[in-house]
Amino acid sequence: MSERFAAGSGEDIRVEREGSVATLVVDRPAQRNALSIPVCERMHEIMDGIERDPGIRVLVVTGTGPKSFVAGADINELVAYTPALAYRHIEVGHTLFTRIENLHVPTIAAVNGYCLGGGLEIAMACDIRIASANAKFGLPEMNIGMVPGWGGTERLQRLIGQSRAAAMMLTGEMITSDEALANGLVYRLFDSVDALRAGTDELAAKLAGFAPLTMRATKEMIGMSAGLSPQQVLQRDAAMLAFLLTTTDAREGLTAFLEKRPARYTGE
Ligand SMILES: CCCCCCCCCCCCC[C@H](O)CC(=O)SCCNC(=O)CCNC(=O)[C@H](O)C(C)(C)COP(=O)(O)OP(=O)(O)OC[C@H]1O[C@@H](n2cnc3c(N)ncnc32)[C@H](O)[C@@H]1OP(=O)(O)O
Repeated sequence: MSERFAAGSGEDIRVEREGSVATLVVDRPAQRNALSIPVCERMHEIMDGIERDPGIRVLVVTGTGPKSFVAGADINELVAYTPALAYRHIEVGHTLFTRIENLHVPTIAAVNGYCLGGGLEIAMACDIRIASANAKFGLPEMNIGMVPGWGGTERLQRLIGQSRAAAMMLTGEMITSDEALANGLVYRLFDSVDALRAGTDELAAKLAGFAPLTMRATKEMIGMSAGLSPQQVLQRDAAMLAFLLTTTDAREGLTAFLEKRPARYTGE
């Protein structure tokens, strides 16, 4: 089990690799892991490698504890507003979070502390959010005269509904991990950061063990449903199933069930 939550690597952002699981670790504890432009730009470079590596089947995003996952965009940069910097800041965040959202493998946000502003926005770009009990979630930009600028207004409404999302944004209040579990923002909650670490490893290993083509197809089906009519969704699902049934992995999965043995997927 890696010390992926450990602070002090000297780099503000690092990527760790364990088998087919890659983990992005934001490591700026003195700034509560705030996302600066250089950190976002480095994450783009890391994503270049992850997108091209067929050996990676799961991406985990987390921060070094013990207090913070990611406490938002770097306010020190926001206060140094210049049009050029601002445009670069908006662009680098939007494109980064969209890359994470559209990644061909499943993504897990392992939330081990404050998950605020841009931190909640990157967590919502992930497919699954799991958290330790100490985690707090919010879009607190209202408290500093700002607005969520990296897609959080839309993603939060989509995940927990307009009513609760509006209340969080208009009050700038944080919610607890229990509240985030109850409203569906978080899939699974762990008693401690250590338990979250173990739970992250277990969930990542499970997702990495599934058929890669099926995982990719399911992610695309989830992402593409918005904007399609019910009839188009049914046609899309039928076409995806028909394709998957021609793959070796689908035959392996079905046969393994009938033979009462674990499936061994090859990605073909
Ligand atoms: C098209 C062109 C026009 C574009 C215009 C717009 C351009 C800019 C676009 C950027 C898009 C950003 C989008 C994003 O949605 C916006 C944000 O994320 S804004 C930030 C939101 N987050 C917050 O408001 C949280 C702020 N932090 C806190 O509330 C608290 O720090 C905490 C997280 C609750 C932790 O509290 P404590 O444990 O008590 O710790 P401290 O408060 O003492 O903090 C310790 C230390 O960390 C520093 N720090 C904390 N958060 C940040 C941060 N987000 N950025 C920078 N630094 C942070 C804090 O200052 C302390 O530092 P120290 O004083 O010790 O030097």
